[in-house]
Amino acid sequence: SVHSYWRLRHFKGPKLAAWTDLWYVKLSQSGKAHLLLGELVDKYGNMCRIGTNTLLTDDEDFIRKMNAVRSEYSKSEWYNALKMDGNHHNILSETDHAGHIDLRNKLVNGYAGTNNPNFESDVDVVLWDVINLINDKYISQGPDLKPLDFSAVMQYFTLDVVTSLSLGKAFGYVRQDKDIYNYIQTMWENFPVMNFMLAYPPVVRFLNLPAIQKNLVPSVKDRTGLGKIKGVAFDTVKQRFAEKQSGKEGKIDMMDSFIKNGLSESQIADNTLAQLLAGSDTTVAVLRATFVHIVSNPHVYHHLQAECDEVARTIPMDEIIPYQRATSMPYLDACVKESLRYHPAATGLLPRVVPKGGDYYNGKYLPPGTVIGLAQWNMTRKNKVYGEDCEVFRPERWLEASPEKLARMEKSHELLFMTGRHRCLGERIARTELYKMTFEVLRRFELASMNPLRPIDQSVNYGIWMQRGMWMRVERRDGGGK
Ligand code: HEM
Repeated sequence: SVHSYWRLRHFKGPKLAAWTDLWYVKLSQSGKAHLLLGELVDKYGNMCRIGTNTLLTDDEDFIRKMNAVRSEYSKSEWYNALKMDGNHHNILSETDHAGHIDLRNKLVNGYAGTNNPNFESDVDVVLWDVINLINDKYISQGPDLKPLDFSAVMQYFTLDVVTSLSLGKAFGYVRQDKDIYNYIQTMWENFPVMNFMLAYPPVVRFLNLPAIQKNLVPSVKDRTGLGKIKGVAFDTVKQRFAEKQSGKEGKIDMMDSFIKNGLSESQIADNTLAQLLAGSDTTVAVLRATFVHIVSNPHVYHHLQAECDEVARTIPMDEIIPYQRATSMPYLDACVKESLRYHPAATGLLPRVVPKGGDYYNGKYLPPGTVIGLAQWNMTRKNKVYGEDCEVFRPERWLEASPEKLARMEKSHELLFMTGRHRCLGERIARTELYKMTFEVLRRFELASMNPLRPIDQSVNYGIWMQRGMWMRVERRDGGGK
């Protein structure tokens, strides 16, 4: 309407965006919204208009301000599309300020080391499953080719880590070497739909009507997909509650902490589902990016492998590198940081709402209720922060930078996991997976892309990456690390 056009007329953007949200819906369905949004910021400035009531920014200070602990900005109704239960919100979908704080307070201890002492060894168990799987099924020798879909194995790994940590037992994706309960397939089918709902909140408003939502959210009665996973999660949680009630002291882990902090059975099961989305689909995209860029950059490969071999002299082949040791390896550290930067995992809008009373951006008025989204892709590609060559994958930038420049890069990098009261709860888990997996694979195996012209068959972006078909030829490095 003229009214909505007028409210934000002082922010530049594509003309149509001021009058209709449908053009943004189209953009969001393109599978490359991360790039297209970036182009808009380049063209119209770092607070530009992308919808009748929506702005887009890559301004780091402003993003920090919106997410600060005492900020009055809230999450927009965009997040409602991430609701997975008709009765209550999970940590991702909760938009109510007080509700979010309450839920976060109940969850946060479960992610902290003190409440979850076995966390690193639980990750190691799944990492051993990956090493054993590759050794048993996917070692090529001469003409005897055993193609490995690295993208699938990495996804099995991140799914097993999340289920192992949150439910006390991995679902067994790696061991079975298959898409149990069709989670991955379901995500391929559902993500475009979820992405449409994210882009067009009126649909979610309609779908949130109780009678409709009841039939749409994943049901524990489903035989496959998210509903089935929710059902399994529900049964596991139920069993743990029963054990607790009968006085049996179980494992001290994430679920134990969630129970102690007052989460109900269905809240735990529901948040496990949210964690799969927040924790496995994100981390796997960075793992894939790490290996694609190592394999296609010989100097990176040689340098990193040499560093891994040097460190591996002190870590027997029947052990997994401790996390602290892995983070002290300078080149490995640089490679992980560069992958996180070069291929950001969470590129959705993650929009916030301007609070009552409005706000100002560089002297321009932001009316209350205005929605402001993030252009994450651009935030990781700023010449002024990362250098003129920020469009290439070059871990050395993290080692060469002056202390001032490095501090600036680190500050920007922090935003990949968000800051303040929305800071990622699983960052330590993700980092543990990234450092350990990279070290252990490189010291044990030699990797070559089977299709260097197209290292990943399909890679589309819906805020989360959907990728499949990363075919590798793998050889065992018998001398490696000994
Ligand atoms: C490379 C991997 C990861 C990246 C880049 C990442 C990034 C992010 C970002 C940007 C947010 C803020 C979302 C928002 O503003 O609404 C977030 C939130 C969150 N992440 Fe992660 N994440 C990663 C891995 C994980 C893992 C492994 C877990 C758990 C197993 C996890 C659990 C969460 C949770 C529960 C939240 C919600 C926090 C809240 O709203 O209070 N993440 N993550």
